[in-house]
Amino acid sequence: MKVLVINSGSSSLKYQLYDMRDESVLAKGLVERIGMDSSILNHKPTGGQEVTEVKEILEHNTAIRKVLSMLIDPEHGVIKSIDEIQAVGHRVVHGGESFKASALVDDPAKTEIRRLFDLAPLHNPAAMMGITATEINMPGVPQVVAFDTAFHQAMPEKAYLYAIPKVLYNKYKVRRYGAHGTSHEYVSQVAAEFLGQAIEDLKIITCHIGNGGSLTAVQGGHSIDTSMGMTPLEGLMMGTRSGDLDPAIVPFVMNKEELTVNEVNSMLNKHSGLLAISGISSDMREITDGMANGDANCILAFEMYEYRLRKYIGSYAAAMNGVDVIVFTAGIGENSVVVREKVCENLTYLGVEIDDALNAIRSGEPRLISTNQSKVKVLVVPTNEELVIARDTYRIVSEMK
Ligand SMILES: Nc1ncnc2c1ncn2[C@@H]1O[C@H](COP(=O)(O)OP(=O)(O)O)[C@@H](O)[C@H]1O
Ligand SMILES: CC(=O)OP(=O)(O)O
Ligand SMILES: [Mg+2]
Repeated sequence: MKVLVINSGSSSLKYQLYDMRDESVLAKGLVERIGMDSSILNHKPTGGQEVTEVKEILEHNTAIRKVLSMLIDPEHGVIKSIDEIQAVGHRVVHGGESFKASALVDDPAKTEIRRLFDLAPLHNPAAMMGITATEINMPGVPQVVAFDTAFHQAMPEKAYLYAIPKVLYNKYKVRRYGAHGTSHEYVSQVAAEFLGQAIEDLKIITCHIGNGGSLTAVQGGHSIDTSMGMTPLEGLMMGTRSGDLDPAIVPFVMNKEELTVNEVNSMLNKHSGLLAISGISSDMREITDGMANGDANCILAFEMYEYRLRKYIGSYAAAMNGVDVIVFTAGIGENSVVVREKVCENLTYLGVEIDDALNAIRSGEPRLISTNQSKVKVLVVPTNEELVIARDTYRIVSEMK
């Protein structure tokens, strides 16, 4: 079975086409700047020539159409006909309390994803656009949705409730949901397998740090706490998101600066984090380059980022009364030698000891970066959210038949 996996953002669409016989990736790509003046389609057929096209792509429907025509293109394509794609899997960030696992897309599922727009205004509408665009362009092909929140549905009440009037939970389901669950679950399982230990016996802290970032305390294979909240704004300092802050700052700033709800949301989600403190970039590569050149704002942005990340690791060690394994993953976790080094340098009280030579190795494979003496095993595990979505899609669609 060939499965197309789609990760729709508000102005982007990432895709990967899998052949599930051997889980190989036939092609992958990205459409960026959807709805803007010049959209970019970048397509990589496995073993073939990468292509980039700049064209006007005003909405997700057009983006999917372009992706499908690229997949069957005589020169750059990897399949002969769209009919070869037997299922489509979508990443959906918010599944609320309704979705504890991946699900087939049907009318009730779509209604529920729409109902959750309120809780994830930046994420769920984009996913819905991807689902609708797929329906239009590939009528009759079964679709599956995989939720970032599903893995975290196991959290106990004490971890997911906020200390605010209970009526807000009862009426609006205001609570912690977390995100990146597909990644936290995957890397914790790979870590246990890599170490040859049963996940049931392990206390693992997974650090998914990319442009967005979150930490999860995984105990016995279950998420018992995670740093993102009702929305993906809470927790760590991120590329453009503030992460934790005193909630009283929000009304204070709204009042002083006469900001609307949309404006303050945009400030905290798009104009904060590394970008706000460095003044130059949301990208960790540029922050560390700036730091190497002595840029004081980049140095501060890095220090704040690392300090806050380290405090979360400490708090999850406290939540689990210990930690056996720390896993780094996603864009920063997989690639930034210096972030891993600086975070671990100040975790010696937990028994963490990094091997500098192992930490410096670059590889796309799961790997150990701690010393033999280290009480806590520290691993880098490349995440693969798309593969998990492809596997769930394949399983759910196969069970239909
Ligand atoms: N070589 C690198 N060194 C340091 N940071 C990197 C490197 N490559 C990527 N990154 C960081 O990873 C981020 C992207 O991570 P990713 O997990 O792909 O994010 P997302 O899924 O949110 O798009 C970039 O914004 C950048 O900060
Ligand atoms: C939920 C979220 O923050 O996703 P991403 O890291 O892909 O932006
Ligand atoms: Mg991501």
